[in-house]
Order: sequence, then structure tokens, then C-alpha cells
Amino acid sequence: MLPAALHPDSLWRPLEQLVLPPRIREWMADPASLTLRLKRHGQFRVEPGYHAISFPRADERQLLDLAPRRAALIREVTLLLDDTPVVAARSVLPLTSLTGANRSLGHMGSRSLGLELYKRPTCLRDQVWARLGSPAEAMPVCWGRQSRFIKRGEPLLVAEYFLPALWEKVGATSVSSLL
Ligand SMILES: C=C(O[C@@H]1C=C(C(=O)O)C=C[C@H]1O)C(=O)O
Repeated sequence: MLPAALHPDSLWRPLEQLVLPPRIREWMADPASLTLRLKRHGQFRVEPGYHAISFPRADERQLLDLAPRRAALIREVTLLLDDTPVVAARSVLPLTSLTGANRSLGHMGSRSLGLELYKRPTCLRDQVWARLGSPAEAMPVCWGRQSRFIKRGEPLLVAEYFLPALWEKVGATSVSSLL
């Protein structure tokens, strides 16, 4: 008996607990760099957005097991293919994770965080959650993936929302069949 279809909501659920359309699961469960995968589909670039030291949201703190008043660097970017936004991303990097050789993760600018994460010593993507929802006000409902990475023993969170235009870019039967 398949679980009822997931309705848009704010809950992050462990990826393995969800029944997803195969095309979605193929992207959401891919352990490799999303940046490197996107680069195979067109001209890739990162458009930086909000970037500040702030307090993570309650759900982010919980996924990072972060104490209430611990600050983090919040990095929001849009990933584009051929100048079309295809992924909206929000990363939460605890300040305690940005010391020593990890310092560069806090100064990526328009370079992809993933290229740094997947450099040696490679990161571990140790937990992956999923949700169907809108990344932000006035943005479309889409599939989101939240990954916890461990880089040089320190945790950070990366949320990626796969925007409808992604599926048109990478060839999906129909966007509606993926929601
Ligand atoms: C984690 C990765 O990094 C990507 C790059 C991001 C950034 O530059 O902020 C955010 C989300 C990721 O899709 C990756 O390429 O797998």
C-alpha cells in the first residue's frame, strides 16, 4: 500500500521514507555534487543572494543539533543553467564549522560551495531529508532536498529546491508528473 501522496507542507522527512517519482528520486538521492551534475546540462553559474551571520531557523537548528543562541553563516544562492534559475539553495554554516581549513567555505561568493565541499578531504553527506513545498514567499511549490554535510569533522546544512525549470532543462516527461 503506497503512502498517501505527499502534500506541500513545511516538514523535512528522511528521504528514504518517501515514495518519490523515479526522476525526482534519481536527482534527490544522487550523492555526488549537484554542481558537477548541472554543469553537464548547460552554462552553469551561481548567483549569490542573502549572505550574513544570523540565527538558523528552528528546523535548521534541529537538523544541525545546534544550541539555540549559536550563530551561523546563512548563504542563499540561485543556481542557473543558461541564465535560467534551476535551483534555489540555502546553506547554514555554523561559525564553529568555519575555522581552520574550513574558513574558505565562508567566502565562496559566486563560486559553488559544492566545488569546495567535494575537494579533498571530501565531505560526507551523512543525512538527507526531503520536502515538497515553496522555498520562499511567492515561489512555486517544488521538491526540496536538505543535506547535512560533514567537512573536516564539522557539520553544515545545504537545502536545494529543484525549481520547475530544472526539469524542462534536463528533460523530464512533464513537470506536473513530478509534483
Ligand atoms: C552542495 C553543492 O553545492 C551547491 C552550491 C551551492 C552554493 O554555492 O551555495 C549551494 C547548493 C549546492 O547545490 C553541490 O554542488 O553539490
